[in-house]
Amino acid sequence: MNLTEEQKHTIGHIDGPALVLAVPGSGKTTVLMYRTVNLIKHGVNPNKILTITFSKASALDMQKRFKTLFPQFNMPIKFSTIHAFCYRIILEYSRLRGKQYTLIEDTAKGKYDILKKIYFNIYYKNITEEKLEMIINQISYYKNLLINPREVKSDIPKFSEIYNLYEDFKISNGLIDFDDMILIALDILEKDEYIRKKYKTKYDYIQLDEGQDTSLAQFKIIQKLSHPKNNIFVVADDDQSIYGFRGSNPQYLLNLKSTYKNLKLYYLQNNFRSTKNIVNTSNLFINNNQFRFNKSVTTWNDYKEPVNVIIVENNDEEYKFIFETIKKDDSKDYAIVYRNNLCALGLVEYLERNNINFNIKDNNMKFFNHFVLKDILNILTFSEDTSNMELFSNFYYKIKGYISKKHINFLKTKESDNLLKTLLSYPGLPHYYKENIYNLLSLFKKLKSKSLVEKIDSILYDFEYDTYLQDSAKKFGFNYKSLKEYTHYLKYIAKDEVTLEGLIGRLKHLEFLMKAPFNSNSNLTLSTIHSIKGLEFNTVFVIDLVEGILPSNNSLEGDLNSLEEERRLFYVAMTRAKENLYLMYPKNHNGNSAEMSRFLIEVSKY
Ligand SMILES: Nc1ncnc2c1ncn2[C@@H]1O[C@H](COP(=O)(O)OP(=O)(O)OP(=O)(O)O)[C@@H](O)[C@H]1O
Repeated sequence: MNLTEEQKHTIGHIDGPALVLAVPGSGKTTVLMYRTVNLIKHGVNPNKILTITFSKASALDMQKRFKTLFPQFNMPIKFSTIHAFCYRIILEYSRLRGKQYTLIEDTAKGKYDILKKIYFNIYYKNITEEKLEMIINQISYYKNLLINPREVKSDIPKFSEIYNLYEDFKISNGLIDFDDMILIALDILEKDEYIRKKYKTKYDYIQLDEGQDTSLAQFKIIQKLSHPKNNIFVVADDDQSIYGFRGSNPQYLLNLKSTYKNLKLYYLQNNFRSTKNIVNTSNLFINNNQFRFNKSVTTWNDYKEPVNVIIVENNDEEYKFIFETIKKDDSKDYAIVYRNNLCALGLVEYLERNNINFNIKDNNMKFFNHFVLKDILNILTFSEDTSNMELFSNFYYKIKGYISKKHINFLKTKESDNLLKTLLSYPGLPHYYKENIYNLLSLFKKLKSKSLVEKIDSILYDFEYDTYLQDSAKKFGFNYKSLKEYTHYLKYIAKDEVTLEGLIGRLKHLEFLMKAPFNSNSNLTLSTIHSIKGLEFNTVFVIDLVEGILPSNNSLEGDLNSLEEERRLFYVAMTRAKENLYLMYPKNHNGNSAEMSRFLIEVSKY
């Protein structure tokens, strides 16, 4: 490969700290590999070079690319994630000092199960998936900022109690989680002189990829290891910093200037990836962020197709547009990217019904185990077997009818093939109460003649399950609009099914598809924006560009920082495309009219 002058200048950096500020597609990975070779050519022992990558996948990818680019360098080059690296320090420490640490994820009960149990012991009820995620993210966030979560005032009720119990549980069982890896390694490096010396001399040169997504705790490890030579080489694009919720912040890059007075700054400003249209538009767009390094972007690539802003009536039209575009030319590689995992659901349903193969990155889909889905399926199943006490106990208080625990206790003492009818014999039941029960009986009866979608609507509005959703959104701090998305997708999947068994089978099939192994025959990738980072595709469709999705509802309630991070997400999505970029806005999103994303409005002006 012929390196550009700016690339050559950058890889020529040998000693001392350096920050390489790069634009998308400018060859950051390429530069890291060429610099490694350049260090070796300058007499550096390859074993003394450590390159830290953002994820396990990028470590493997770099290893592979290195072998392809430099087959003559038949020597082990170390590419590792910071977590894998810290874990090695911890294992060595345990071996030497006789301490036992077990990774919580390697135990039968993982982090999620333990936190669920803790929550249950405090509240005597199950935690929702969203709340669990919020707690886990918050613990991770503070730990990565080197703030003791015990000392924060969280907006999550009883956060410190939950946190303390979680920490105590881990400590008394010799367990650690992912965030602990960094903190424990840091502690070991601070306190254990032998290990500190060993690791400080183990590597003479440390390179860090994706520096913009490195947390304070992670930076501290790297700084400690490289001191006093400070041979650190950080490659970063502050405009692609998208992991603020895990404690990363582009500000740390700015701080490097004050930490290292001799910091050398390099710029990679030529985008090899995208057409001039995509480069110019995305660059104008990201300029709207206030907190950023100023960089100019150029490309030698030609102008081709302009960035496409596609406005369609609804999600179905969106999927259809993508389907037809892909069908026209299946020689290209395509990516469909979205802000939330949930956005993939309708898409997967559509693509599967149209026999399109795809690979999906990120299979962290909470939909199939979400309480909204379970509740509705429970009610539907119960409507076909009104004697099922176990099902009824799960939802009786979530629908209208004022049925209470004492009624359930009464029903448990009775043999019944219709629980609601049996409830009418509850001693001393007032007249108005009987009316409620008759009303429910009639609603269940009417369900029988309805289609699946009508049944779900009836559960939501006639049985007033939707009121329960609104109440629990207020009570437990959920976003009601997000809960409604679950009901929307369930109806979307149900619309082509006739029976309840069919719907349950369809859901199982979709869940299976989302977890299916990589299919190398497919030229279509589905991914969240977070997981598409670092990759490139000929054609990229960014879907569901509506207010509340991108930017997300949470960021709209937050400060300027969170809105800027959403803009960076939009930018990461745009800059994955080599030739064709489709930015898509469905006027009606998930059954409701939706406002066009403010970011798309910005882009439309260029
Ligand atoms: N000097 C060069 N000549 C031609 N192509 C190059 C050169 N340097 C890099 N490239 C190509 O540019 C593309 C982008 O490179 P790379 O993936 O390393 O970019 P990146 O900076 O890591 O991008 P991003 O941050 O957007 O993920 C790759 O296809 C790479 O092979």
